[in-house]
Amino acid sequence: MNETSKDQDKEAGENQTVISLEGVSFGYSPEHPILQNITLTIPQGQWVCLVGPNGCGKSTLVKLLNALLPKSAGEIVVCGQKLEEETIGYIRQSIGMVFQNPDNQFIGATVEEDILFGLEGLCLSHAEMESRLHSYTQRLGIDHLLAKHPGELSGGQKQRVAIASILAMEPGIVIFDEASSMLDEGSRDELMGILHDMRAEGKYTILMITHDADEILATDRVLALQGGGLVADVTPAELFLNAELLERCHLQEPYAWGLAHELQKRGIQIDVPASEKELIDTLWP
Ligand SMILES: Nc1ncnc2c1ncn2[C@@H]1O[C@H](COP(=O)(O)OP(=O)(O)OP(=O)(O)O)[C@@H](O)[C@H]1O
Repeated sequence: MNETSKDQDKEAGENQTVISLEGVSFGYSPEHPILQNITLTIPQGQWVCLVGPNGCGKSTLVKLLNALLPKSAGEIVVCGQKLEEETIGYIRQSIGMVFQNPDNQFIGATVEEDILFGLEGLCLSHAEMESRLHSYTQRLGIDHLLAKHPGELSGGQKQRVAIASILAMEPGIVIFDEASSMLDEGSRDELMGILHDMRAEGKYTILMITHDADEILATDRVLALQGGGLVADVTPAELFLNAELLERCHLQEPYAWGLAHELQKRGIQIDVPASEKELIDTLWP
């Protein structure tokens, strides 16, 4: 394949819808609907974040996508397959999920066992399993930890193992449900580095639930949930310029934005930066 047709394929792939919800509703009990009539589409390759106040149904929504919870109404299509009894297996293979607490994600007694356990369900050859084990642990910088027991790892290392286990299964969609919230600042930065690399690779669609303004700023698109419905579908910049929406979602503006606004008030001419790094690069000279 020549470069041009590869580029065209990549472009076509990027526009393809990989998640589609049409009129989706759900309640843990019929008297208390949590999500009502949610309609949205997400194209391949996009890094989307889902925001909203505590308890608005963000985790519930992502659990509907792979039938960890059963929708009560509407239609869900993932990677071209309508979510039904017969397609649950395929859809679960297409979506990987990384949760908040890395301790709850371990199944194996060692890092190696944990990653191989996930691969065993995929009917791969022994050689392919070994190859994926080594390639993804190297990529995430945890290949020296293969023989370690989960209890011997730091929070950040555990979260890397959880991500390696998911990526080794090669899903097209990866969901991070407040995956950084229990990590220290260094491990959070490392996690964001992994997410940036994943986006640059282009083969993943990322859906991230977060309350962190700096994390939101890194994404391509923000979906805001409130009161059971989708109340905004905006860029991160549009979100942070909308004081009313920030209030409704219980979010604050990113640190770099707050600082830039304070500097502007004091007469220093400075554009609102896209990241803390951009702010530092602007101020440094
Ligand atoms: N298993 C359950 N049974 C009954 N109610 C539940 C269950 N899980 C969640 N809920 C309720 O459903 C609502 C939505 O919960 P969910 O965890 O989806 O919210 P969230 O937006 O992800 O919240 P947070 O930002 O605090 O993580 C909440 O009111 C919660 O108490």
